[in-house]
Amino acid sequence: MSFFKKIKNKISGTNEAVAEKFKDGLTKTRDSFTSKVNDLVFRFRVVDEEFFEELEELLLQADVGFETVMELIDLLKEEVQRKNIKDTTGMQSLISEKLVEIYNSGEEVSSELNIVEGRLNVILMVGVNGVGKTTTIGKMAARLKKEGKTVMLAAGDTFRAGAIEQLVVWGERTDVEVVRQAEGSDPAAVIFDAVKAAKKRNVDVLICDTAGRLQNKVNLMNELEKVHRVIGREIEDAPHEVLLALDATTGQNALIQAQTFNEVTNVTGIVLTKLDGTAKGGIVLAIRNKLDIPVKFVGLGEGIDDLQPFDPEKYVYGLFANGLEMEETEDEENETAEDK
Ligand SMILES: Nc1nc2c(ncn2[C@@H]2O[C@H](COP(=O)(O)OP(=O)(O)OP(=O)(O)O)[C@@H](O)[C@H]2O)c(=O)[nH]1
Repeated sequence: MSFFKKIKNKISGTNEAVAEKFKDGLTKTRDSFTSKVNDLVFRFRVVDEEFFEELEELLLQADVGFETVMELIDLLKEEVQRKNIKDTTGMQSLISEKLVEIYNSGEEVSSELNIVEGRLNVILMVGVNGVGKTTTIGKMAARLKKEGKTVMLAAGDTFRAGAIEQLVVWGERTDVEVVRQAEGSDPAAVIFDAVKAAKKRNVDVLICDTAGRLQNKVNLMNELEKVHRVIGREIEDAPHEVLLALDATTGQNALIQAQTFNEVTNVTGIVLTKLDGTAKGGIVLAIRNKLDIPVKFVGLGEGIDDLQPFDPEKYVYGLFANGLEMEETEDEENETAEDK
């Protein structure tokens, strides 16, 4: 059974709706990258060096990242040699298989949030302005509430005009309390208040917004250190998650931001927003490879349900879904031909 078929079987039933979200969210990438891969497979028919060269080029254009591309091409070549594969049919399935393999290699990855029942779980959300941090916090609050958890938000981005109001609007939308102070006040003070309030009300998860001023690394470091200190003093081992929001449409720039944030704080997971807004959806793989930080969530649209835990299998399903359908049609045709 091909890798595609295995994924499809796994997805069918309970996971179907989420897999369709990945498919919808990756439309731009599919229209650009995947359709070119499909053309390539169709045009070449025979696997040769030139085929791999062109595939390499397409992967690089999709922002998959140099190291991952090289690793993938090597794995594909090995497999082609080992299995004595001559023609390009089924290559999309093989690419998917190897991409998932690469994603899952190295340090263990899990998109699960470090949330433990019976304690106050604190999530710190960091990232530069405009990446969709506030929206992500709102969507995450909605998700957690749906799972039956009680949630509170801390409006720790006291720097950007409007950030507090925006979070309050999300609070109303999701029926979640937002702890706030006036614009310009000390973020650590807001977060301190929020931790106290969350403890008092036995809240399960407190999500803290922060201002992401990258222009001044020392300030950013100081601010985050202070916030860490305040939280850690109140709750041992907290914050339990430091999630970095990155905008997928900024491509390689997102990688640079990630490196900088990771230098000033211990980022435990990445939320890659606006994956639906880019044709270069390969950036997920580059981030994983370059930073060894799991991509915990991806933003696949503006809707409240469009924040989804990242899953490499659903991702490759979304990337190559059309190829899968093509393959299935071919299989069915073959089966019908055999029946005759
Ligand atoms: N298409 C799409 N739009 C998104 C996604 N996430 C956020 N956005 C949009 O991006 C825009 C900016 O998001 P905000 O949360 O407002 O970000 P911001 O307030 O500018 O800045 P920060 O909160 O500081 O990051 C909004 O219009 C969001 O709806 C996503 O996954 N897909």
